[in-house]
This record gives sequence, structure tokens and C-alpha cells, in this order.
Amino acid sequence: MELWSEISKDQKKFLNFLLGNSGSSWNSGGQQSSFKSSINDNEGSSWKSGSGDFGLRGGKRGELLCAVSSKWSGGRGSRGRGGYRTSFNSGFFFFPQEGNGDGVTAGPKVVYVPPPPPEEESSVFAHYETGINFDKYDDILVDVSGSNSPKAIMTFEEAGLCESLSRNVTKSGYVKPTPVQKHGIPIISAGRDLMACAQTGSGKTAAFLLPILQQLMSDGVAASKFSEVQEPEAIIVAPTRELINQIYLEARKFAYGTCVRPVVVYGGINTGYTIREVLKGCNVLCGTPGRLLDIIGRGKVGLSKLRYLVLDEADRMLDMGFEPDMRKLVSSPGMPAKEERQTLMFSATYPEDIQRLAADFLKTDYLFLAVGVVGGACSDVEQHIIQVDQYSKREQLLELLKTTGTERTMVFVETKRSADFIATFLCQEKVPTTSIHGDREQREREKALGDFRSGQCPVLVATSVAARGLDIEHVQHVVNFDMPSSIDEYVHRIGRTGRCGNTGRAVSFFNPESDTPLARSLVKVLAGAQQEVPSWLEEIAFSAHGTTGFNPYGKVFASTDTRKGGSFQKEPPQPAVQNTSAAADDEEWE
Ligand SMILES: Nc1ncnc2c1ncn2[C@@H]1O[C@H](COP(=O)(O)OP(=O)(O)OP(=O)(O)O)[C@@H](O)[C@H]1O
Repeated sequence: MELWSEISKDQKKFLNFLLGNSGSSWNSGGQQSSFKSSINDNEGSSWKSGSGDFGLRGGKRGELLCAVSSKWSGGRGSRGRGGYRTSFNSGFFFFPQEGNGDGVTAGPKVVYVPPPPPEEESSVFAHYETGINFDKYDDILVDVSGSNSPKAIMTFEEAGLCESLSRNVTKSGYVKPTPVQKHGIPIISAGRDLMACAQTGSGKTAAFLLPILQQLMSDGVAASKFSEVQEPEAIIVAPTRELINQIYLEARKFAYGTCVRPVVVYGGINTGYTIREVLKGCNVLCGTPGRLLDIIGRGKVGLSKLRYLVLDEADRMLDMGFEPDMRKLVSSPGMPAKEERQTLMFSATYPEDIQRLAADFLKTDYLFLAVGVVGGACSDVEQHIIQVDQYSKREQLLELLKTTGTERTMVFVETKRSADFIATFLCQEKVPTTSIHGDREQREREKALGDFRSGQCPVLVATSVAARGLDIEHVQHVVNFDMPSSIDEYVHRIGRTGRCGNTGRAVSFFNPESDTPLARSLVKVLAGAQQEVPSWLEEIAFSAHGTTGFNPYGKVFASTDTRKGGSFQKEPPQPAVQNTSAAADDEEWE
């Protein structure tokens, strides 16, 4: 099956090591071959339900699956350095790291070089259609706070884009701007700092890319050329590799046929290759925080020409996981002071404490743009919450997947290990499945996403690493196999469907034993998106006194700009934004 064939040589070597098999071939008999044949026995294409006993049994296959699933649980970045760790029969194994010098991804030398993105125009501009609810975006209430906000535009013509940009917008299938574009484009073009919040899938990426590219074009940015130090005019930061790559592809699309050259840098790929790409010329540098800091620290990127700093998924970029990196970034030698650069922040969620923190990075007169309710779920996603107990989840998932057939479905789980378990379980049940999480090698992550995008594997089991920003055509369903621990994460996860006016469905397994702390905020999110709230959930929500970190009178949403004196100052402190899913899962972000 797909997952199995993706197990890398290194992983196989490692498994052989665990099994005391010094031979080089994974398939060389013994336990190894029993595992392989047991997987192969199940190969076929029919979809059926079954009573998989995966993960609970002992015996050879169970042990081996454990070993596979718990491979490389060494963390990345500042929270997880120190060697490869893997658990096997409750033990931990540490392997010395081979420094790869990229300062980001601890572990063996990374040799992976991704295939170049397709060059043909039809691939560059490939897009999906807007959905039946696209025009309803216009009914969403918009609030811009701060002084002297520029007037919104109603059409792309009013955006004053140069000819090549306009042409690229048209080729992308954009006919009219979404609300975040109508308001965001003129704000950015007017040179203002911006904190923007708009629902998932509503076009935030183009809202910042178009005015930046337009400004660079109209200022006659120098065509990029080889130099030992590159001086980009814009830096865009996002929390995950796949998301920053997607943003880069969008930048490349809108800049097509112009002299503006976007480049992407992220962990998990060969550093030498990355540096060579940057040195060829770089106007818009897209990166994950660690790799960006690394490349700046190596003196390959100078900041003297920097005019735009964009934080996508800004609340994530400024929470406790990434805040130190962001502070490092803005204090890098040569980084223009906030008064000298334009700083732009975008997300679908903005906890108030993060808003206050974000203000440190912005000019005091920044504008706050809220499209709809800050932190609200996309109302184009039909949300269902099903009460489950821990042990019935797998069977319920199988039942559910029988109804979705070959429609694309993302299944979110809490940990990397359960991502492997569930994906393998589904493969055994003949559901073509792949998985993405922070312990998979970059090559595997990209293949998984590719197979999911192409429909070869219509089911993608994912951890929080895929919760934010990913824009994948035809994702009709999201399943929260495990509930996330924060409501914001829920909003982002279900936002992988129902994008750009299309409709989607999200089914969440709610286990009262573990998920009660989420109940009240979930009720509010459901009600806010005009969804049916199950009465049992309401009961749990309103009897959930004493649950840790839950303020019964607290607000789920920041109603608006915290500078207006939102609930932040008046109410008892809210639980800190806990990306506990990420924290509990070691390291899912880079
Ligand atoms: N004006 C438009 N007309 C048609 N399609 C658009 C328009 N704006 C954006 N899109 C498309 O809508 C999809 C979603 O856009 P995008 O990924 O920027 O959403 P987002 O708001 O950043 O979502 P998320 O919060 O999940 O990151 C993309 O495929 C994008 O190309």
C-alpha cells in the first residue's frame, strides 16, 4: 500500500536495526517479510468495512507496525533537538545527530531537493472554480478600525494593477475581489500596516500578494540577478513547509512574466540547493521561520532593501512556539525598524492576547480589518458533531468513509503516531490513504500531499501540521477523528473544506471524557456559523463547570480590534492560546 511503499531506506535500515537484523534487506524473511506480506495480502481496490484489530493486538505484525509508526519521533526546531528518538515497546532510542548545518532540522544530512514546480502556463495558473456561495461573501459584515482607513475597492480594475498583474489575475480565474481583498488591497497600497482577519478560504493570500507585487512593479524593482548576497524587498513567513510553498507558488503565479522573482526556503530540503536558489535572485523571499533565520544568519540575505514583512497565520507565528523566532527575525542585523517597513498580518483567528502582542511588531497607527466575526468558522462548512467513545472511533471512521467514497477527505488526529496508526489501519481496510505529519521526511510529505491532491489517495490523515492554510481542490470532507485542544485549531482544520464559496462538510468525533473543555467554545462556534447544535453538546457545555482553563463567562471570539477595549481587559484571563496539540505532539511546526 501507499504508506508502506513510502517507507524510506533509512527507515527500513532503522527497523532492521531495531529488530536486530543486520542484513540490509527489509524483505529478507523473518518478521520483516511477515509484515510485508500481511500488508500485501490486503492489497486490492475494493472499499469495505471491517473490524480491524489494528493497534491493539500483540504479535509480530502489531509490533512491527508500532515500530513503523513510531519512527523518527525526534523533534525539530528549538523544542525538539537532541537526537532521533523513537519509542519501541515503550523504550526510547537516541541516535546521534549528524549536523546538517541548516540550523533548522536536526538529524541526518538532508539531501532532498524537491522537483521544480511545473513551468507550463496551464499548470502555473491551474485553479479551481469559485463556489455557489462566492457572492454571499459580499453580505459579510466588515469592520475596519484605526484612523484614516482608505476606501475599499469594488473591482480588480480599481486596484490599479499593472498590465501583467491584471493579466495574471484574470488567468487565475479571479473575476471580482473577496471582501478581504476589497479592503486589504487599498490599505496595503496606501502604505499602512495591517492586521487582517477573514474566514478560512476567503482569499487572504492574494490580498497581500497583489498590492506588494504591484508596488514593486510600479517602483521599477530591479530585475533579480545572481549575487552572493540577496536583498529581497519582501519577506513572507508562514508556519509550515507546505503552506509556505503554496504561498510561494501563488507569488510565482501572480508575478508570472514580470521581473519579480519569488523564492521559497523551508526545512527538510537540502540547504545548498536552497542557498543556490536564493543567490540566483530574490525579490520576494517566502520561508518558514527557522530556515529564514538560518539563511539570514549565514549572510546570504541582506535586509537593507526590505519594505514588506508579512506574517501569514499571524496568530500562530506569534504564539509561544514562534514568538522568539519572530522577535529574532525583526531584530536581525539590517532589519528596518517597524517605522521603516510595512508589516502585514493575516489569519482567520486572532486571540486577543496575541493581538496585543502583535501590536509590538506594527506601527501604532496600524489598521485592523475584520471580515465577519473574528475567529468564526466558515459558514459554508456544514458542521456535525458526533458523540463517541474512544474505542468506537475507528469503526465510525470506516462507516463515514463508506459514505464519502472517493471524495477527498482529510482526517485530523492528535499525534503523529496516531496519524500513522490510522493511516495504516485504513490502508488495511482498503481505503487508499496517505498521511502527513512532522515526523515524515519532506520527500514523503510532498508525495503524500501530491497523492492526495491528485486523488490517488483520496484520504489524507494529518496532524495539526496540515490544519492551517492548505488550499486543496475538491476537499469535500474534514473529519476530526480527535478533537483539537483549541477552538482556533478547530476553525482552521474545518476550513480545509468549504473554500472560495464552495460548500463542504466537517464531522467531529466528540469524546466527552477528553473533549469537554472544548464544549462551550464549540457551541459558540457552531451557533456563530448558523449550524445545528446538538442538545447533548449544549448540556455538556453548560454543565462543564470546573473544567480547567474554562471561563464560563469568557468570550470565544475577539469581537473586534483589542484597541477598542475588547473583553481582554475586562474579564478574567482567558486560558492562554494553547497549541497543546502541537505541544503534545512534540513539534509539528517549522
Ligand atoms: N477573488 C478571487 N476569485 C476567485 N478565486 C479566488 C479569489 N481570491 C482567492 N481565490 C482562491 O480561493 C482559494 C482560497 O484562497 P486562500 O488560500 O488565499 O484563502 P485564505 O483566506 O488564505 O485561507 P486560509 O485561512 O485557510 O489560509 C484559493 O484557491 C485562491 O486562489
